[in-house]
Amino acid sequence: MPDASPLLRVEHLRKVYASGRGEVEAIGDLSFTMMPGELLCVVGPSGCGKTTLLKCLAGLLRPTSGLVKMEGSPVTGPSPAMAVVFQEYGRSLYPWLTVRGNVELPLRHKKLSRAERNRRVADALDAVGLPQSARSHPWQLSGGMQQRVAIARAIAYRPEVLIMDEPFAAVDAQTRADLEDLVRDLHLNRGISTVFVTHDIDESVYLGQRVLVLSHSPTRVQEDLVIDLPRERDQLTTRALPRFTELRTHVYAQIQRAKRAPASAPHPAP
Ligand SMILES: Nc1ncnc2c1ncn2[C@@H]1O[C@H](COP(=O)(O)OP(=O)(O)OP(=O)(O)O)[C@@H](O)[C@H]1O
Repeated sequence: MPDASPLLRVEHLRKVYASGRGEVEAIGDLSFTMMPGELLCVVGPSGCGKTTLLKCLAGLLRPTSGLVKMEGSPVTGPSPAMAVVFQEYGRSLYPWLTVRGNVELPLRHKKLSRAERNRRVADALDAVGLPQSARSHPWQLSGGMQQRVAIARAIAYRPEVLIMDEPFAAVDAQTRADLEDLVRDLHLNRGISTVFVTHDIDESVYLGQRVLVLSHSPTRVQEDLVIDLPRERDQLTTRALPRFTELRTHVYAQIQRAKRAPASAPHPAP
């Protein structure tokens, strides 16, 4: 019997920032669950609270009210069960460390033997297609390769949930397509549970098993859409499917609605 308990449960999450200009209610009332092994994409209008949500998920930000639960336990601080990959790969890697050193760094906080650390680093670099680059420094690599190193560092840590915040926004289109396929591959072949935030509607539909469309700020779930595309996807045939076009058109329309009004009953799924 597969495990039917959610891995991640977000219950009535609300986040209000206190700023010099008064209070900013970034997240209004947000609830959703994620099952183990899922790849969940999050999209929404610009400034709707996506990064705020991710920071609350990862325990980097304390919600004003509501709860994030990881395997049933409330997340109350930076969670060792989660690894985050940000857009700014340039700033997230240490230039004075080799690729190997960067990937190994967080493992030093785990009680692992040197042999196990070596094994995990080699395995992670293999998974992202960079087994030959272990001794290079980040600045010797292209932007796309640097982002692969950041992903390798996250998966070497073996998090319960991989959180990605617009990770491919700063790379060119071809590199982006390759990195999207890497995320699909990690999901299919390693069962890594992933929350992937993106501005790109096509990317959310191509990658996700589900797409969570957020309303404008103070954000709520505008729609929780199941992406019923084939499990095996590729950039050419999947994006050419009529169903792909239907789904991306639907998500686009939902975001347009989300920009105009607070969360309302979604249009029926296409
Ligand atoms: N530290 C802060 N103090 C005050 N307000 C903040 C703070 N961080 C974010 N906000 C506000 O909260 C709202 C949501 O911001 P957030 O960065 O989470 O949105 P986002 O969807 O990730 O944005 P983007 O689409 O630009 O990536 C915005 O109105 C933003 O101005």
